[in-house]
Amino acid sequence: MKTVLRYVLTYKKSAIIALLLMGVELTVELLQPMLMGVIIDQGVVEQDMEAIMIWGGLLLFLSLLAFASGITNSFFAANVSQGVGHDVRRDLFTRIQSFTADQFQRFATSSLITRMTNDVTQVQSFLFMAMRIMLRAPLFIIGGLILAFTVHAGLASILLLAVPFLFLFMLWMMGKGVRLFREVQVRLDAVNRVIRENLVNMRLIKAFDRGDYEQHRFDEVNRPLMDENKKALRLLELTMPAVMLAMNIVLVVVLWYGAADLRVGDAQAGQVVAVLNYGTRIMFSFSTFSFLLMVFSRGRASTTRIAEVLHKDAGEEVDTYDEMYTIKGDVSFEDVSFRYPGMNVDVIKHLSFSANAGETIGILGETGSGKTSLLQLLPRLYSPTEGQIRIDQKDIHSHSVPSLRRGIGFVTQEAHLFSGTIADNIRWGDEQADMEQVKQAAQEAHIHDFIMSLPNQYETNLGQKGVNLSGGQKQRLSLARAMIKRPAILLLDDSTSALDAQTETSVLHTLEHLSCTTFIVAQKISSVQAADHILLLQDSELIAKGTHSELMQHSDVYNNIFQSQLQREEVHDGSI
Ligand SMILES: Nc1ncnc2c1ncn2[C@@H]1O[C@H](COP(=O)(O)OP(=O)(O)OP(=O)(O)O)[C@@H](O)[C@H]1O
Repeated sequence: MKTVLRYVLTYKKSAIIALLLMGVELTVELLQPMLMGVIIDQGVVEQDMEAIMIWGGLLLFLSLLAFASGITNSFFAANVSQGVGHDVRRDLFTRIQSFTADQFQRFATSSLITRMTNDVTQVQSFLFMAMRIMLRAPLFIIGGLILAFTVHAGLASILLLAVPFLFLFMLWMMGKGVRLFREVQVRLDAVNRVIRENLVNMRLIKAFDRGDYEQHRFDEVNRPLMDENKKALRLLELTMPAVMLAMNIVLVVVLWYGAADLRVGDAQAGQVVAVLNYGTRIMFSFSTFSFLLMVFSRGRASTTRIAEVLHKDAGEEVDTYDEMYTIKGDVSFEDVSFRYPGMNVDVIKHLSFSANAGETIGILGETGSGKTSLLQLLPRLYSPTEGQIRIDQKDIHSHSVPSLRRGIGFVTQEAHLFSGTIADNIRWGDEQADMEQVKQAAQEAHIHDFIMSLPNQYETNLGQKGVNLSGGQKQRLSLARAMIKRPAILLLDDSTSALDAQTETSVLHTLEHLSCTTFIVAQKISSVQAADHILLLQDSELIAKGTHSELMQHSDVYNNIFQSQLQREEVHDGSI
């Protein structure tokens, strides 16, 4: 809860006004039974019309005041809860942007989405209720008891006997509620995960005709959500009748003793009515409490989940370098080993090589040999477990992450595009770029002609309600996005795999003329044949390095790969 309260401080003015207005409503509520008692005793019993008019007028005025306060309170409470919701969502988003790869692995994407949406909504409802009625219920119980005592101590002490039991019962329910609602949110994560996977992979599911299987998988997460929700609600449904029963018994006892006191003259009718009125309202406050309990339990569970994301790890790497350095592109790996956090095997073992700025490095190797992992070390998505990576002769950790990443262009294995126009997607690499630069990057990635063939050309919308691109078109658009950055180091992770041979040759030819240090991860030797250095990986180790002709002379493995790929191409071309 501390996390949320910190956010409320930003809106403390609105929060204080809301609480003060709630105080006005509470005061009126507390005075009403007393005034009614006075009207009965001084007006009705004494048949004094003037007293009825005066006290009745005051009661009406106070009721109107409470009504106006209630409306204004809602306005300020909404201001605080919506403001806090906005700020929490903003900070969660910012925090997630700065997540390390390790932290991403710790939280499932679906869980992060639930935390940013549903959990924030729960906190908003809780805050709104807190400022609207939450404090009113317990304060009314306390204030109501005190005033009932001033009216008639004997009858009020009957009320007092029941209240501590009900309070303890409520506290116990609250503890149980928080646990149950936390479980509900976890189940909601699972439902969101399956929905997300289904929406993303809809075509695959249809192609494999796995609709029934996925339906079954969805039912398997949807049912536990319902069950868990029912369990939590059942607990809360039990609260209201339990409270009602307890308080009704108390009211009967008050009536019993009240009637006896009336008979012997120890109490006036107005006093009995006032204490009964306080008793009824205290009971109502307890039942309101049971509803608030649900909101509080959910809010509390959600706050914990939000705090987990916002919380900064003690051992987290904090960048202390503020200066922006423009990277030139010299790269060297010195005996670098790397394993993923929490794993016990190295996926890169004692790797050493160096390349000068502007050179091209081809990386070949069987699947799972560590090619992608190697590329990810350069923008510091991960850090080496052993050894040292140097950029421009300086340890990679002595460059600030922003200056490092500003100087690196990355085309990932899977081409990801964003909703928006084609121009937006290319400009995503450099938001300052003008239309000429966008077009130039598209030309370098050999996608310009295709874009010009579309009816809306660069303003064509992608994704939902827009066009869908082929795998090769997506790859080239991702390439243009990386190129527009004019990076000093360009990382291409199997980024030409979906291109036809002719287009790939044209793209590779363009890359040769770029002045950046280019890392090309590829499956085919032909994609890296012209590289200044070729690294051949096997089982996480560098087994050979050199130019194409050097490797042809010295590496049997390279030779074998070359021969087998050559044969495959010949069969493909129909030459044998
Ligand atoms: N996030 C991760 N956490 C743990 N292990 C991982 C992670 N990503 C990859 N690995 C493991 O690291 C090893 C190297 O993976 P990597 O993706 O670098 O291989 P690759 O050579 O790029 O393969 P491919 O050619 O199939 O893309 C694999 O055994 C893989 O299972």
